[in-house]
Amino acid sequence: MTSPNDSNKDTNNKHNDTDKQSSDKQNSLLAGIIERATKSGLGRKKLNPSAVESAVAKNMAKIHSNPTKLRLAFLGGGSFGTAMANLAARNGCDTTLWVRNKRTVKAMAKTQTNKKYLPGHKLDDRLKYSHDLAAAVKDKDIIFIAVPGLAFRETLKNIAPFISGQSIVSLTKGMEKDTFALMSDIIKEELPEVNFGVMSGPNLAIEIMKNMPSATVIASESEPLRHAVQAALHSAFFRVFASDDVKGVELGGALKNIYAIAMGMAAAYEVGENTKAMILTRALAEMSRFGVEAGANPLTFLGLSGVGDLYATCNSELSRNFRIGNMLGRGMNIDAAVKKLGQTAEGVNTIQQVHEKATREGIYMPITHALYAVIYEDKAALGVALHLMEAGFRSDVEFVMAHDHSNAALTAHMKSSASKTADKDSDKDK
Ligand SMILES: NC(=O)C1=CN([C@@H]2O[C@H](COP(=O)(O)OP(=O)(O)OC[C@H]3O[C@@H](n4cnc5c(N)ncnc54)[C@H](O)[C@@H]3O)[C@@H](O)[C@H]2O)C=CC1
Ligand SMILES: O=C(CO)COP(=O)(O)O
Repeated sequence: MTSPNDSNKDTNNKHNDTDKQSSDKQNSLLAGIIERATKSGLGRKKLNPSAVESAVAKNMAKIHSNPTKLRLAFLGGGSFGTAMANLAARNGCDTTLWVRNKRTVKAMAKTQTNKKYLPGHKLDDRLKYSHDLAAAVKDKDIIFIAVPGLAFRETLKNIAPFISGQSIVSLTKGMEKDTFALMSDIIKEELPEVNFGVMSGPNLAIEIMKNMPSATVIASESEPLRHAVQAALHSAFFRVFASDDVKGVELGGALKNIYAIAMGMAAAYEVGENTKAMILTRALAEMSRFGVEAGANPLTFLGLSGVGDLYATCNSELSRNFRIGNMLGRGMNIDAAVKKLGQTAEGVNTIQQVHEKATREGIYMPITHALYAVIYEDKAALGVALHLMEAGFRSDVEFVMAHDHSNAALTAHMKSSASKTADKDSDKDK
């Protein structure tokens, strides 16, 4: 017979085993980062691996002992939904990843990997997988949605019957086809009562899986939701900043995909660093101009979801949008490039949406229009690029000095110098 004390001992032993497993997991999380730092020479003098390991493990343990165990669903079994669900499960949240393909769910549960999108990366063994949408979203605190923008409304319609107080967070960085709706607009239309937020930042999924330190932004008007998302996802490798500018954060994530395509194309033409810097900075000007027209705060574009994500995707072949641009620059047409990629590249649709909206509303977006002309009107890239360079006199940061004023003043100055020169010349002729 076992005494109550024996059963306590058993429970304690189980706890100790779980604690040990959990601490082994934390230590192995650090292996990659320490190995990289040591290899690169960073660790040779300054890095004391065991001190770093124990400091980070302490930080992780703090989160693991969080008494409020959030119940979370992540919808979308692509690279980003999987990477984020994995972070939450690792933080000790009760986490279910919903994937629409039944066979994929079975394979993921068996192998604890996402073989198609994140091959070779073992997922946390506490992560649960489901093909049953109702079961995945019922009784959850937060539902994170990471399906492509084109499938976002359909996904909301499908979960609508099971919503009873859950909050929704969009991880999607796209726009709806033909409506120009952002994901937050679609949430407001389909589920007007729901508490919602959007998360966006420089978050290449594969780097997150490798525990490379990263940061993101949760934007919501709801402070409790911002805090809950921070608690759910924050870790020693992933920092979650907050914002209440939902439009600005969301537009940063959607618009930067356009410029990642432009930079991928520029890389194929082997442009110089000055050119890359010019494209990146003028892209930021376009993004914030468009954002202001949509009601966003231009300063948001200086944060992680603006310049941060622009930098990450415009400089890396890990970005699918960058890769699309690169293939276009090497002569492939858009359909062939999308087919070859075989993954989501939101920028392909976003270029069309933003081109149309900016044309309709008279918003000055020269890089977007130029890309549209190359991709969809079959214009020669070199001619379009040269035309861009002739686009007249503009101010650098229009929120510091407005374009109209500088244009008008410069044009008047140029005209008056030209006419003075012409007058002098004609005097000489007399
Ligand atoms: N991969 C990344 O590094 C990041 C991606 N994102 C954003 O996350 C969103 C999702 O992208 P990824 O996960 O990268 O895409 P992905 O191309 O890796 O996978 C897309 C997933 O969505 C699923 N899907 C497609 N249509 C669906 C539908 N109608 N219903 C349910 N599931 C459907 C596919 O089966 C697939 O599992 C995009 O908006 C992307 O911009 C955001 C940050 C980083
Ligand atoms: O948004 C991303 C990283 O922040 C991912 O970019 P891609 O969709 O271009 O791969």
